[in-house]
Amino acid sequence: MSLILTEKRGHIAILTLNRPDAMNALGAPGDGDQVAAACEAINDDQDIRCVILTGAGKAFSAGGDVKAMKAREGAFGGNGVKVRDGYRKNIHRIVRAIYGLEVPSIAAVNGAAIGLGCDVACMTDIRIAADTARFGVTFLKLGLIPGDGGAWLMPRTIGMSRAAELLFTGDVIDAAKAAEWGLISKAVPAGDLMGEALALAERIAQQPPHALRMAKSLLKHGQTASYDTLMEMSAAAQAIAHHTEDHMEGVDAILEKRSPVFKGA
Ligand SMILES: C/C=C/C(=O)SCCNC(=O)CCNC(=O)[C@H](O)C(C)(C)COP(=O)(O)OP(=O)(O)OC[C@H]1O[C@@H](n2cnc3c(N)ncnc32)[C@H](O)[C@@H]1OP(=O)(O)O
Repeated sequence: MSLILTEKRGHIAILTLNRPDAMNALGAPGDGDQVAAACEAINDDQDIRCVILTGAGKAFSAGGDVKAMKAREGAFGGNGVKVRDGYRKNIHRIVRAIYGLEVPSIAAVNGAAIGLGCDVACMTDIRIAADTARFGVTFLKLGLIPGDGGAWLMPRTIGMSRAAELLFTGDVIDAAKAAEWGLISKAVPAGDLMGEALALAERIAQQPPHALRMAKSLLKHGQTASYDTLMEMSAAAQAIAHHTEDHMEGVDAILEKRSPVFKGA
């Protein structure tokens, strides 16, 4: 069975982690390839303007597959290099692919998001969650380290003190606390989650597509680039935006006191 389902609704792509019997645990052979292929297809499709990532069943993702961890006990004969390379080629491909989405992404966190599952949610730009969702950075409980990018992204998302508290305690927090801490934008009644995510995605999808992708790129690179580098990148992106038909459509719409209709031109 495919780990990931892709559905296209107008300009919105919905990616669903689809391993509900295992709470959408990740890391089976080929998972990285599947997620990378799905995300690459979205990046290549200029018709897509926003992505929603969610989970099938009651969890968003329970993170790394603990049954597979048990099954491979001793399998590498103490060869840490093989484990490292496998990790890079599979689990890292999952998080890198989601982080590398070129259009705005929304995680609709429908249930537990634990360990790698929490990091996967954090790789999206905006997170909203069902009020029943739970979040945990529980790697240490398994004798593991936060190896999926969360050690980089979590402090940037919720600040160092809270990121450290989540990591060092392994506490699982509820959606209300996640919202209070800024891990998610908001918690909504579980039955409203997809409706809320779609409504948000629809609003984002009305933006001019080229400018939208460039704006996301600047926001992302702004996390690591120097101020001067980002200013140069911004000037170059603005020059491209100025030459789009959508720019003039936006200007005309303001002058004519009407809503713009952007065409991606
Ligand atoms: C490299 C990456 C590392 C990491 O990500 S470290 C973190 C690893 N993940 C975890 O430690 C989470 C473990 N799971 C849980 O804490 C709970 O589950 C949940 C909170 C996600 C959900 O709890 P509930 O609703 O009570 O479901 P349930 O009865 O515990 O689980 C239903 C079935 O799902 C399997 N399952 C749950 N999590 C995983 C997982 N991470 N890997 C593989 N299978 C998992 C269970 O074992 C069980 O299956 P069965 O019916 O056969 O007993």
